Amino acid sequence: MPESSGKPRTLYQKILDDHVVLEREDGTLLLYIDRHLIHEVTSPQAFNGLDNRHLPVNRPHLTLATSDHNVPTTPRPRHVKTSDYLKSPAARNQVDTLSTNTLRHRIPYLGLNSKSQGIVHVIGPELGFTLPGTTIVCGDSHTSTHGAFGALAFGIGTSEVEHVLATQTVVGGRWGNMRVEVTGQLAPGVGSKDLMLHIIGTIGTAGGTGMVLEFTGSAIRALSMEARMTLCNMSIEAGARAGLIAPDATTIAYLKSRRLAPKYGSQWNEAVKYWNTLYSDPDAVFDKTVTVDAKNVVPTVTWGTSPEQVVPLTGKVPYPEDFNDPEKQESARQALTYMGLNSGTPIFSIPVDKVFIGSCTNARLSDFRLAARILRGHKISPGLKLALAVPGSGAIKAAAEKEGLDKVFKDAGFLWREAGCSLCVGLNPDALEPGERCASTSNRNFESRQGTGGRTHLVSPAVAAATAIAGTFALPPRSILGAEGEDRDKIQLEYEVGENESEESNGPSDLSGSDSEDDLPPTASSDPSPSASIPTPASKVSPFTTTLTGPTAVLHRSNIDTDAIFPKQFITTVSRTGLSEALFYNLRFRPDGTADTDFPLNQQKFQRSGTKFLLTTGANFGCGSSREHAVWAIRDFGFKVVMAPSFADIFYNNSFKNGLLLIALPSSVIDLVVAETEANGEITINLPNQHIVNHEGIVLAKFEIPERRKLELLRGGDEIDEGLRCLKEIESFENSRRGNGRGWIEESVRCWATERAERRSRGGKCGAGKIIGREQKAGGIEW
Ligand SMILES: CC(C)[C@H](C(=O)O)[C@@H](O)C(=O)O
Ligand code: SF4
Repeated sequence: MPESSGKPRTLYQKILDDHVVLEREDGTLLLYIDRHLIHEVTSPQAFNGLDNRHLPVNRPHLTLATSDHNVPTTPRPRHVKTSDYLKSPAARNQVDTLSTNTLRHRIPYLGLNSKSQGIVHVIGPELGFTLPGTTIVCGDSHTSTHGAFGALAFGIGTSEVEHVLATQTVVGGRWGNMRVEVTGQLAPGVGSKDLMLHIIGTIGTAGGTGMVLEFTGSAIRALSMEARMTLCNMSIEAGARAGLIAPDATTIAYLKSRRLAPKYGSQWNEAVKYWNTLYSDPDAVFDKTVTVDAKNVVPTVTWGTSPEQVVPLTGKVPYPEDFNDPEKQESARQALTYMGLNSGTPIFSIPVDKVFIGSCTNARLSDFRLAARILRGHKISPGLKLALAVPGSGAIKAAAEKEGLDKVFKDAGFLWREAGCSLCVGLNPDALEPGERCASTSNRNFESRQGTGGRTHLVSPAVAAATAIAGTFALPPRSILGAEGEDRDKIQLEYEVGENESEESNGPSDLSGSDSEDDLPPTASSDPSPSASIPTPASKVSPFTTTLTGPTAVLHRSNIDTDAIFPKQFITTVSRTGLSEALFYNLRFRPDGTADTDFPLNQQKFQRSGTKFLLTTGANFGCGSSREHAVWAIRDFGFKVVMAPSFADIFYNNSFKNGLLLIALPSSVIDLVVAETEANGEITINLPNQHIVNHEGIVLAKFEIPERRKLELLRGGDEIDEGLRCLKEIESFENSRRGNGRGWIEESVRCWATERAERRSRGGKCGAGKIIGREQKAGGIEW
């Protein structure tokens, strides 16, 4: 573990330094992971990879699983069977596969029958699984949420999920440091969602690329933990690898009574001592600083199909000419067409069809309290087709019901649902119909995100509630709202489990697990057999062919997100091959299933097998979701290289892990390649020389690529094998940490996880695990 050299460090650098197991000369790091969250969508292929190698999960108690993305949110009877509840066979297979995999590998699983099931980024903090100073990963881009606690938390692809399961580490490099300082205080009625939309509107969806954002300043300090989570959650929408807020008294108060936070013996004190060191040193150097004056932030809404396309609620739909950059003008034109909006239209006059209050951004208790204050005594507009309130977790749902919030929502005309991702992603039965317009508290307004052809406007819970009443976008009455920070601080402690509450507690945050069927092996009828039918995964990568020649498909778009590359309707697969049909499906095919002959990939030359390249003239290719499926589909379609002005970070990483070469090119070179393609059909890519060559063998341009990535591709290989060769070093890292007063990081979850695994493998009955729990409570056992 490298010691601090005494040089001032940012918070990110401190946490990173504390987790480096090994560092290669080229700067590649083997980074220890303290907490791993998994869900049904991005884990099946990773477990399959382990099975193919006959590997166990290295540290099962450090992983926590839940099903959230494709579960329905309609009333869920107690002891529900997935076969009765999940009508889609593919979704059912994913949920059952997760249940089986977690059972086999003794990983704690909060399944559909657990009171604590919920969205993965909601339950982690709620349980105290998320702790300051830890590293947290999940095969999900909104892992950035957990940074609100001062944890280094980031989304990873499925290949990395496999790596974490096998070794409890990831391979990576160092990222840049960007400070977002928010001075002053937010005005009453302006929340952290408005603030984050404002920040993304300012720095853009690629503004944080390659960076960890640290939010600082008086307005941030005043925010509650729930508001901070909303902010960090959407760091990924600003393109950042992670978001961070230094822990303080608010953080510590939130954690004090959480079930999985350290509490035995001196653990809590040791932990707090460490957490108090977690801040950026006064002289630490940031690569970039952006300052936002909180008083300039107003209730904000997105008008387009990218989270950076924002406008004040009191504003109007912009004209493409309002933007200076031609690329942004073109994006605006495309977005206006998709959204069915005319420039100059006042936002307040736009009618909506549906309102959604939910998602890992805004489905916490304080969000529902805020919305309920606006809805109380009102009815939703008769013009609305649907208003949906979906709590982020079972615990939040129970707490809200305990204080009668569900009644307020139902009386107003909302549907009050079970926990899950719901309409955020349209991966489950909650979806928009083509053309429907939705005011949504979620985080992504990409084309077809909430349902094919659906139109999403991102808003805060307060605006969503006011809009539901008005039927058009509306501002909540200021008289009802307080400043978000103060308000939420009071709120959040009320539904926590008391510090001394027993494992058997039945409170809303009772996380002791249930005797539920879902925590048991799936029934024979659902036959999840995780590995049997899945083709061998490609976690071993063949060396890249040094020189490749082929045609290039050109797309004139920017901010192409992974939802567009690999649409949601295909993501219920448990395979990593055979995905070429899904590639750009909503752009390649019309609603009736016929091919759109204008879309470049539908040209004959791209239908043939053989080498081909993909190029986009717009920047930030691959932004959004961490789904590695996007890369698998590009590869399956036959593309060997993707060229663009820039790429989003998770996509970049996922691509190289699968042997797909990404080349970032300046616009002038992009233009040369497009011209060559149009004139002569083909280009040649020479990786060792880093050359793009025309049909006569003349070098058109030299491209840049990080040396480490180039070598990785040319060598091919097997990162997991390499990780496994470091198991000794990983173990000695763990031992040294136990010895230096950080044993609580592991111990605080070990007992609970072991007990659950024990109980589950015994078919729901409590056994030795209970004893382990008691002994540790008495401080009598050394782990
Ligand atoms: C399915 C998952 C990979 C995805 C993500 O990475 O974000 C999802 O949660 C989303 O919001 O699109
Ligand atoms: S962004 Fe939406 S789909 Fe993704 S984890 Fe959050 S709630 Fe689920």
